[in-house]
Amino acid sequence: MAVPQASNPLSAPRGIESPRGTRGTAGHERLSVHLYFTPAISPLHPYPMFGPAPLFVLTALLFAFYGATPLAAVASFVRTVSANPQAAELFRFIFLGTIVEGGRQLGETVRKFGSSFFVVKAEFGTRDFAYDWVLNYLEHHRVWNESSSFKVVARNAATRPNASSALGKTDGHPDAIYEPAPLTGSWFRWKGHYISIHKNVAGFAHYDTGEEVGGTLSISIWSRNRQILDDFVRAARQFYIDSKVLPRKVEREKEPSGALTTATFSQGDLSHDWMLAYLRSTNALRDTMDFTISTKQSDLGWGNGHKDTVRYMPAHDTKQRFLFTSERSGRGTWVQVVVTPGQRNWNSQTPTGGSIELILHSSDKTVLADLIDTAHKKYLENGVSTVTVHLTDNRGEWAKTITKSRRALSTLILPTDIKETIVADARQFLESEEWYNQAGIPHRRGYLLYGEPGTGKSTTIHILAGELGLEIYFISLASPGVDDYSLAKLISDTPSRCILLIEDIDCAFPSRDDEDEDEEPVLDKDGKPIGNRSQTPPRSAVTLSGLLNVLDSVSSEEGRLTFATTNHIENLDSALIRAGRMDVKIQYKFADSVQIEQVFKRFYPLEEHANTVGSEVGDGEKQADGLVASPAYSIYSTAEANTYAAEFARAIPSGAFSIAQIQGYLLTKKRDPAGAMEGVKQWLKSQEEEKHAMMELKQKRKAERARKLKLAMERAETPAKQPAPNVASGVVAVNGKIND
Ligand SMILES: Nc1ncnc2c1ncn2[C@@H]1O[C@H](COP(=O)(O)OP(=O)(O)OP(=O)(O)O)[C@@H](O)[C@H]1O
Repeated sequence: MAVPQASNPLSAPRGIESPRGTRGTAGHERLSVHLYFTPAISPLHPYPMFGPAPLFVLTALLFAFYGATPLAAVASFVRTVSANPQAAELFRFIFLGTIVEGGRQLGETVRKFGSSFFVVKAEFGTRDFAYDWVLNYLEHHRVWNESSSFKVVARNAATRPNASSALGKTDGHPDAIYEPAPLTGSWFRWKGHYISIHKNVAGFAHYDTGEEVGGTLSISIWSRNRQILDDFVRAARQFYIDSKVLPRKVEREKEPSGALTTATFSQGDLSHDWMLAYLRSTNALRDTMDFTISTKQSDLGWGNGHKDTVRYMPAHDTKQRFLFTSERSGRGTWVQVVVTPGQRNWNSQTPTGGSIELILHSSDKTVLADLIDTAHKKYLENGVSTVTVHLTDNRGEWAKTITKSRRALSTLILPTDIKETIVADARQFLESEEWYNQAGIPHRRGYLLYGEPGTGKSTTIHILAGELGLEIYFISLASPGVDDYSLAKLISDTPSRCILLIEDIDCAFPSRDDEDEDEEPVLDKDGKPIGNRSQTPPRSAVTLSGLLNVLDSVSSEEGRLTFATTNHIENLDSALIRAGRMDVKIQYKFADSVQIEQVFKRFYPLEEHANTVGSEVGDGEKQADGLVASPAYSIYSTAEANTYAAEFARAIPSGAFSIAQIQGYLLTKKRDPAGAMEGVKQWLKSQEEEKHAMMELKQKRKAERARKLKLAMERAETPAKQPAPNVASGVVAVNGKIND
């Protein structure tokens, strides 16, 4: 197994190099911690030069035995001792012992005196940045070379400098890391000075992380010059910054050093989406070792391609760290990220309450601003090939974002010049904010797209959003939870410069959805129609005044394009569609022969045409609705293609079918233009039959409704004679109004 060079002193060259950490580092502020040198508490032990106890004992014995003057006592003692060989031996032993011990203590005192006089000491505690700088610096310079006692660990190899690349080279097993065993003293020379290191035993491995906590590392520089310590710590700090060492995991509440900047992005806010896009695009979370697996494409995570079904996401609280390099300053800053996925709301099935928490290893706030800026740009860049649509939940809040592939303008089939006119109009509006301000006109523009279903109203808005690089904020007035209040709130929560799409705008008005246009109204005895649309309750909780307020509100004046779509313009109140609220009105009709021809050509493109279309907006657009999904057809020439298309257009009556219907038919004949031609008669016949069946159904419903209304009317006229209204049938007459 390969042992990483940086961490294995056994394979390292001997000798200490001078630090290399000072190259090109000007302007680095990543860890803007100021260095404070506090005097270490080192109690001075007042050792005497000689051990006094033995001498006192000896003198006391002399007096006790001989009781004379000291000199006489000594002489008499010497006499006694020399007369007795055993006593002489004992005396020599005590005397020599006293001299040896005295010498040892003298040496120790001199050493301590020297070391306090000639040595500068410093202590570094674990979980402090200064400790990280120095440890990393010493590890890099392999100062434990001379050591003979190691602690070998593999456990947190992955969190060590260059760990991911080192691990990548191996067979998946961790590498061994050599650390000096506690209390081992190592020496090295740094810039001509001797430095000794001691790693103290006081630390313990953290229960969860295995990280060492509470330990200390002390260095002694053999010099009286404090400046050397200062230089050493600065060099270690600069080296740490330059070598971009993966920093240890930090906890925001336990890091009061002021060296970190923290930021939280909450789900539901746009900035959360930007940050998500950034994290996704930069693979910032790839080094995670703790996964949650998801099959939801919308989830943060990665697979092996954008169509992957299995996605790998970092599990909650894995504290991933990535290096962010600011484009503006070129500086690299480590960022720790914790992604908390939101809980899925059981009702709306949209995730809420999630967040992204960032801890930047910098006290410089501009780094955070740069990161947000970069994330925003990334988000917009992603939008070049996609269109982002924001949706509401059933509590009337922006809750979900989906991205759709962008579609090329050429795939929108409308009568001559209409689409170009819409795009040009919208573009000009966005560019003329100043003009609007000067003219004192609110900078907003409303478009009403109305007409038959399936004729391209929604498609137009989708394509326009892609052309203009705007996001769509989609509100359906028929959605539960959307009322006057939530509508106002939803709109005030949208950014300026976006497309606000209000679908089914007619829902706010009494509907005649289930009536035929040519249906004869049922009349009462005075000849007035009963149960007409003015008496049918609207399908939305939004009122006309609520809608008008929202359209006129100040928050709609910020370069917003409001699009409203309806199949029933006749149901709309004229106040709503007057100029100033709906400035441009575009009618969508069933396809004419020119459009039918174009649909056919788009469905079965010739080779050269297919290539042009494909290159317009990239791969994403090829998937759009099958319109350009078919491969190129070299089986027919341009002339043949035109003939086929024209024949197809002749076969289908103009103004009778929507493009959605024609497209639906052609989808059954994918890659088979000849089959599409052959089958068209049969398809028309089936459409006719379907229409017929629908008509019959409507007739039946109409007759049933007429019968009920008449019955209700008769009961209302002669209440006493008639039985009570049939509640079960759902028909109730209240104040002359009929609620069905
Ligand atoms: N004019 C068109 N050009 C290109 N594609 C069209 C056009 N009209 C309809 N389609 C196709 O038909 C499908 C439905 O179109 P779309 O949703 O835009 O219709 P709509 O008018 O908004 O319908 P509705 O009123 O029911 O919401 C889309 O998949 C689209 O590709």
